[in-house]
Amino acid sequence: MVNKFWFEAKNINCFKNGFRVFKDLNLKIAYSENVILIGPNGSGKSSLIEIINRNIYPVVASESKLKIFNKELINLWELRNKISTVNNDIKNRINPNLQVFDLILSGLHGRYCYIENKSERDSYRVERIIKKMNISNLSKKNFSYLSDGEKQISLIARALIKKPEILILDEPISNLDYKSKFFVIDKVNELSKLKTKILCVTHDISTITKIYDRVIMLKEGKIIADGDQNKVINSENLNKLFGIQVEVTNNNGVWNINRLSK
Ligand SMILES: Nc1ncnc2c1ncn2[C@@H]1O[C@H](COP(=O)(O)OP(=O)(O)OP(=O)(O)O)[C@@H](O)[C@H]1O
Repeated sequence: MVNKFWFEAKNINCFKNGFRVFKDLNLKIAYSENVILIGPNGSGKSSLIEIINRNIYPVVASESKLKIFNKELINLWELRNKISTVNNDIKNRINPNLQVFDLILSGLHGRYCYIENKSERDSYRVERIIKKMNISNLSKKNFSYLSDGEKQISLIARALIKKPEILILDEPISNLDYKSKFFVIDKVNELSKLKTKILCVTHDISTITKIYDRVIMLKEGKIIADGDQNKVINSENLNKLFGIQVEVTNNNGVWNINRLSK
């Protein structure tokens, strides 16, 4: 039988410097779903990405199991080809004079710098992703000239150039002004046309759009709600998640949170 899940964690426990980040975490993510993982600061979102990317490992125990792409031990090269992660630290690693075209191309080589002697095939692949994402206007611009939203989209294009199975977006709209935020949200929504599935990690409810099939709420390393966004997103769950009294509304597919009282 074909395995439906690319990520399977059964009763995993994970520590960072003696601090227990996850206690008996159970989570499966299917190849067919775009998923949002939402939680407050310190809930374990980044740690889960680190587990997926094999930067940290859960405790080995007979009753626990971790499989990524159906493998308990996955070759890192294979993993890096199947999963691309975009986080906010990457921006600081890029040569400000690198043009967006070359930045995207560097993703084919797992680098963040100008690639000498690029092949015609590589350039063709870059042109295709630029066209698909409708960002030809950015192609010749230096990375440092871009708005933060445009930087984010260029990094997403770079992450997609190798056609990964999974794209992990770590806080894609944090620190963006409204215009940039909506620019990024709209572009990410367009990615639902691609074969690549998205796992997006956020603490901002407005990141959740209709392309996401499943919302997972994480608090203090535990999943407190998991399911379809219309079932899971409600004032009760958000009160629990963020520990504040809020009212949640949805206007034409855009989720909003209003604080009720101190
Ligand atoms: N290196 C570390 N040593 C000890 N504890 C850590 C370490 N890194 C993270 N933690 C703790 O693990 C918990 C989960 O942290 P993590 O960074 O995964 O949360 P997060 O949801 O990504 O938070 P944020 O939204 O602020 O980035 C937090 O309580 C944090 O204090």
